[in-house]
Amino acid sequence: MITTLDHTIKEFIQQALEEAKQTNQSVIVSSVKEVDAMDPLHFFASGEELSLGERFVWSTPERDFTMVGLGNELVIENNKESKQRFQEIEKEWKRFPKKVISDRKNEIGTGPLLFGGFSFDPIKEKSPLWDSFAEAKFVLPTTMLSIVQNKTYLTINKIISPYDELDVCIKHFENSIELSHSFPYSLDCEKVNEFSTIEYKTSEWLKAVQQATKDIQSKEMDKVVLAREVHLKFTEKINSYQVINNLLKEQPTSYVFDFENGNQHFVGATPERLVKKKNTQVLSTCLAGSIKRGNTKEQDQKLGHQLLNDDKNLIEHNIVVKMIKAAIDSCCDEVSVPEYPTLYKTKNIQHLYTPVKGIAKEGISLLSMVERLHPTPALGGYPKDKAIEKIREREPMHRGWYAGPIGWLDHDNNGEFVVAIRSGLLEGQNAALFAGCGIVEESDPKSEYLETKIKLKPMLSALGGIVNEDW
Ligand SMILES: C=C(O[C@H]1C=CC=C(C(=O)O)[C@@H]1O)C(=O)O
Ligand SMILES: [Mg+2]
Repeated sequence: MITTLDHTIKEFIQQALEEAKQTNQSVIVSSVKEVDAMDPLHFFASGEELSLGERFVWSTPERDFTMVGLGNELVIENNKESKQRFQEIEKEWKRFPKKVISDRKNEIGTGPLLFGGFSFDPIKEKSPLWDSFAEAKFVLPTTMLSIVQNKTYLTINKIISPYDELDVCIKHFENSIELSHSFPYSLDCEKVNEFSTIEYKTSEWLKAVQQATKDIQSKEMDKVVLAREVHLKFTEKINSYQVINNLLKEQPTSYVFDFENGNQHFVGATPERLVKKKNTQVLSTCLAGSIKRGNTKEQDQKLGHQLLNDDKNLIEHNIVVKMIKAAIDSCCDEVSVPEYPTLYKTKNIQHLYTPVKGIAKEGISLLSMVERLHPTPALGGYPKDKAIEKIREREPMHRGWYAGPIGWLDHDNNGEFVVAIRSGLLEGQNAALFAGCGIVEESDPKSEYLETKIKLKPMLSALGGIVNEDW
């Protein structure tokens, strides 16, 4: 197929190039077109060879917004500490003028947007596993497929610099359209992939949990979240397409994400929204406190009822509500929080859930909200600084991007970030999976350990590992 751009787009590109030359400043040009329905994972797989480790996937729990990015037209990253890493991403993104040509009204989730994430703790010394992940990294995709409420859009982005030539710019758009129509792969979805487990420092983790309960009893802090990691080695190379496909099918009430970074995929199915901003509407979520799912409907309801009335889990949850409400109060008006939590169920686990809503104050950006919220006590603890310090000192692993914010933002300050839990880092035949638990005064190390096992199940199952009760 040979693609030639229509006259309007060519003129648009020419104008953008002239503007870049006049202002001596690069411009992001984005063309958006509604296209025929396309399977987003076929689009993902089509980029395997040409996108060279530069792809991402994002899907909301309702699956009413899915996007797949191929190729990095722009990378914005930094290794700054604390607040600065959020501000630097925002500053760099704002630096570029953006010009959008669209055959539809500008649909949120199409056009120029950044996808990426942050590590949990930029101060903790790096580990070899996470070596190639910056403390903050965002990409503007070259080509992006967005499925918004059953409509499919193709976005093509190009940074046009003052030194670019018109022909080359036009070719970029034509080539990207052509590539997005080629699906040379047969996608088999064989599920079973045998693995051996290397449990990682379990006894150290159990000791850390016990020590944490003592710190809490002696009033050093109220809560801390401690995580552990499990390493798996599979007999076959892990197929990221299959893993994402399985997560999308098996975890219908969770966000599904994949950030491909060279040879590694950071993948997960998280139920935990950090913050969503659509125009001025803001929604954050408190999700903490857990119990397993029942085998029958009656048993499941009984367990849910038990969770809603369990003091230990309510303490774990309420600490999160208090902190998130304070953070949202600091940047929003009309903040509303229901008085009692309800249940949020995923395939393997049920959680206590409280939504926090507000209207963004003038001039407050999405990334400044992410910065205020991260880490919530569902992943860090309370008080925040004390808990992070304890995690840094006692947790026998390096979190990398696990439990950090991951998500997207556009040029109008809309977007959404989730907390990257129920996740794993995949490379070749290896997978590192992560899971943590909120530790409060009454925590029992053995039950917390069992809770991490339940939280590891979604990834384990998506990887094709056999999941049974004793795992
Ligand atoms: C830290 C994790 O879960 C958090 C989110 C929901 C419930 C949690 C809990 O009940 O302990 C955790 O705070 C994880 O899944 O790795
Ligand atoms: Mg818990």
